[in-house]
Amino acid sequence: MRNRRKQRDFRGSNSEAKTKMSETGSSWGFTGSTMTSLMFLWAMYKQIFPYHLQIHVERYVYKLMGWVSSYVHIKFNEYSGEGLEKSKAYDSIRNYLSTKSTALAKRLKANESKSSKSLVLSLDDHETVEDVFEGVKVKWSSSVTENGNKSSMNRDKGSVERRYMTLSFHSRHREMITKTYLDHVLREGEEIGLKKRERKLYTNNSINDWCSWRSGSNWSNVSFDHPATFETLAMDPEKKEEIKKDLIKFSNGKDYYRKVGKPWKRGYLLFGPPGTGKSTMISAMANFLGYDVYDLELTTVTDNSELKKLMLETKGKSIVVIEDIDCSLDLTGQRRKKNLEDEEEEDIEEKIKEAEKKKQSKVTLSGLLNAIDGLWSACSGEKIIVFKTNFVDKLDPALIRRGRMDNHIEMSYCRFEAFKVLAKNYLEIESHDLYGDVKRLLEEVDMSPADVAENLMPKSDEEDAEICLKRLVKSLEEVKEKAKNLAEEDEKEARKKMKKKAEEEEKKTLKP
Ligand SMILES: Nc1ncnc2c1ncn2[C@@H]1O[C@H](COP(=O)(O)OP(=O)(O)OP(=O)(O)O)[C@@H](O)[C@H]1O
Ligand SMILES: [Mg+2]
Repeated sequence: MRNRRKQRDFRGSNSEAKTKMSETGSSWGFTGSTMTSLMFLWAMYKQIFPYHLQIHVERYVYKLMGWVSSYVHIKFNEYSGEGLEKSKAYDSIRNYLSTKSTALAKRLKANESKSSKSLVLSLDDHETVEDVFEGVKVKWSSSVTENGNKSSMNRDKGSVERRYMTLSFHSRHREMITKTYLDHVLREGEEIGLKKRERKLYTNNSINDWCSWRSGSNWSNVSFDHPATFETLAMDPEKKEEIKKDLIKFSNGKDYYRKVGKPWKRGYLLFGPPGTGKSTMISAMANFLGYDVYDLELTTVTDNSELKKLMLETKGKSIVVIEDIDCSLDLTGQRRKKNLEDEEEEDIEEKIKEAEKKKQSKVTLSGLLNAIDGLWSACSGEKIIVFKTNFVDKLDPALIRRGRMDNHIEMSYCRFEAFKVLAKNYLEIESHDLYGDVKRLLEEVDMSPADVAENLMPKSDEEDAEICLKRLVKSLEEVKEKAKNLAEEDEKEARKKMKKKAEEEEKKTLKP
């Protein structure tokens, strides 16, 4: 046991020696055999001297080195403070260096990470890589020591490992490195980390849900792996390009939003009939920007303060989706009541059921407005808020005014341009003799992209593009016929009503 510990101590001190010697040695200009001898002496010293004496000796050695050397070293520990909290700066530096190391370092370490979608390559322990920034050369070394610091316990191995990165540079560049370069490294590293991370789809738990108790969070998540992209989204190409440009401008707009004094967030209102691609659009947006998605089910939120908590828990680089906002809550206030009085035909039973559902939640219109653009809604970085509805007219104008919902996007029935995208996705064709018929029919008939897609999807290996297109044409003709019959019936009904009204008026005038 003692032997094993001694062996581990030696390994630890030897590896530490390697790093420290290579850090200081290279900055002093030592090379080759001098370095090897120094490293040997250091390892011997580590073996012979008791640990508490080493600490004193090292303190004075470092002081001495500081007076003589013209190099500055900055150390970044993997764990910050005494706790087990991982340092964000260390992670950012590791991410930043992963791009440099893959190209330059000879020894890399491949890690499988739960929070990342692919293998993460990073600088191996006791390896060094150079970086050049604004013409200044700096050196990063990655080190690991094994000693008595319990804060970074590596539980799997049962050993105590302490990792850190050291940045070394000439003291004449101190100002630039500490002010500009480090800022650049941390920013870029964070950006790389966000891009590499596995994206999540979050849904809110009810406050009484056991999931909330267990995880201590009001959101539960699964990994987000929806395949929709703007390329596969069927809609008017010009509109699509506009949306893409808008999203790019938003995601690059950190400085702009700060300059104009606006929180870095943008509201989108997606409206249109069922099956026109609203959910698909949200997934495409999330994939395009690399954002997480928070799917907020308002009916399970008990009150405004719970809504506030949920919104506070959302992270940056995310899309918060509020689905079917027209059905979720009675957010239409007095204005709607007035309209209801005017409505002649009203399905009362349906309305009562809807009201019962809404009563379970006490979230109010002002609570929701506060959640979208209250003071605290600007926390935790860039965010897109999407309202999704089938009935835009039902919503209170205050909820969807510009500035709150900045971009209103109508997802409409499938027209020829959108059809061409679907045909390319589902049948891998760009033209066909039947395209003429499809074009004519889509101008006359309202069919959702979901229905068009269903007709285009081959149902067996024997079905080719022609069979699928014929099925679509047939289906469109049927819808056209149905619509024609409905219109005729409506016309008959209207004529009947008019005739009845005329007869009643005639009776009135005939009465003495
Ligand atoms: N514009 C579109 N482009 C590509 N596929 C679409 C489009 N619209 C619908 N689809 C297809 O139809 C399915 C249903 O669409 P989606 O769920 O996006 O509609 P929705 O507008 O959200 O409907 P709802 O209002 O009922 O929620 C999708 O899985 C997708 O395959
Ligand atoms: Mg949907």
